[in-house]
Amino acid sequence: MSLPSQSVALLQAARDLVKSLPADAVLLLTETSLDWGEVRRMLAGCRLFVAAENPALTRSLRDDPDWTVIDLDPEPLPTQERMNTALLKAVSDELLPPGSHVVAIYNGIATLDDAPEPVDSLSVIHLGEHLERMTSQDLRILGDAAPLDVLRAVVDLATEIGREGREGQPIGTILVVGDTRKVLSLSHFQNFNPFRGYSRAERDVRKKDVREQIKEIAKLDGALLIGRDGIAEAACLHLGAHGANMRKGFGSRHTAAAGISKQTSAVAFAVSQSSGSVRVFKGGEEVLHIEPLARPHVWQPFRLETQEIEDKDEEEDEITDENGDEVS
Ligand SMILES: Nc1ncnc2c1ncn2[C@@H]1O[C@H](COP(=O)(O)OP(=O)(O)OP(=O)(O)O)[C@@H](O)[C@H]1O
Repeated sequence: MSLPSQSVALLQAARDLVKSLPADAVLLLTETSLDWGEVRRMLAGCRLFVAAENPALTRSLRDDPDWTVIDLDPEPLPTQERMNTALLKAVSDELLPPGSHVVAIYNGIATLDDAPEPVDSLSVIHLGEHLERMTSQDLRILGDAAPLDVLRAVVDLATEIGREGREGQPIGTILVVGDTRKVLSLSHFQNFNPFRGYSRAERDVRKKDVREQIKEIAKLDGALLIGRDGIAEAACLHLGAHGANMRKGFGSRHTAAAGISKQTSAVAFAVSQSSGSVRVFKGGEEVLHIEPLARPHVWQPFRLETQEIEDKDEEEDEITDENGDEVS
């Protein structure tokens, strides 16, 4: 099986780009088999990734040290999103560092089985920018723990804490979102609850100035609890969480975050003090890993159904959960 002339031209262009930019890797996103030996010959010297839904397509490459295979779940997703997923996997599995440059070759125009050419497009992707876009879309993975605008605000808060720390000191913390009543029933306060006595408007994490205040509170030991409506309810919480199996290398903070997400329907964001990375747990499993990027997140891909948060929000002095019941 030799390569079609269009594929040859694209591979040559990819090889030239890797050399001249330079780029760190070539990603082939395809559901059509190629003459892999020929592809490797043409891209000699390049780091090679192949992403496909069909495992049969990449079987022969799995034990080949020249290739890294990324398995994609079979889902009817547009090419762009499949590429996002492949790159996010490569970064979260630490196969590529954030900030890498990747030349991607894929079928961007025709997706039919009998398309005349297996690949027809080439993109140069700068992974930092790309990741920022991916995290927004990937919030959907967190399901209905909270509305997307709340989750987006919490990701911003968590990544900012991980990236900036406070006054030059790295900070680690856990942000638990949703199922407030059950989380509180499994936890205890290590200190006074610093949110007590503040109105709902003053505790709404969708507001930037509130997030700035919460960064100060995140310095205190223990976890923060945020209702699914985006209202911060508690801090300095020791989560009485267990039952999660953690990978080696994670300590008590990540174990507690995984555990509380297993025992409740809350989502837990663990901000690592040592690395600044944010790992998001749902159902006891890590579902997202966000590296501390040098620049702020730019939320790009779709407009979320955010409500305007008005300063004249209902003011309440007592701390309530998402059902409006007093919790502390
Ligand atoms: N059950 C818990 N609830 C809330 N916070 C906890 C809990 N267990 C540990 N922590 C926090 O985690 C800190 C210890 O983190 P440790 O280094 O053991 O974990 P880690 O998972 O390796 O996290 P990091 O990457 O931030 O170091 C404690 O000082 C405490 O602030």
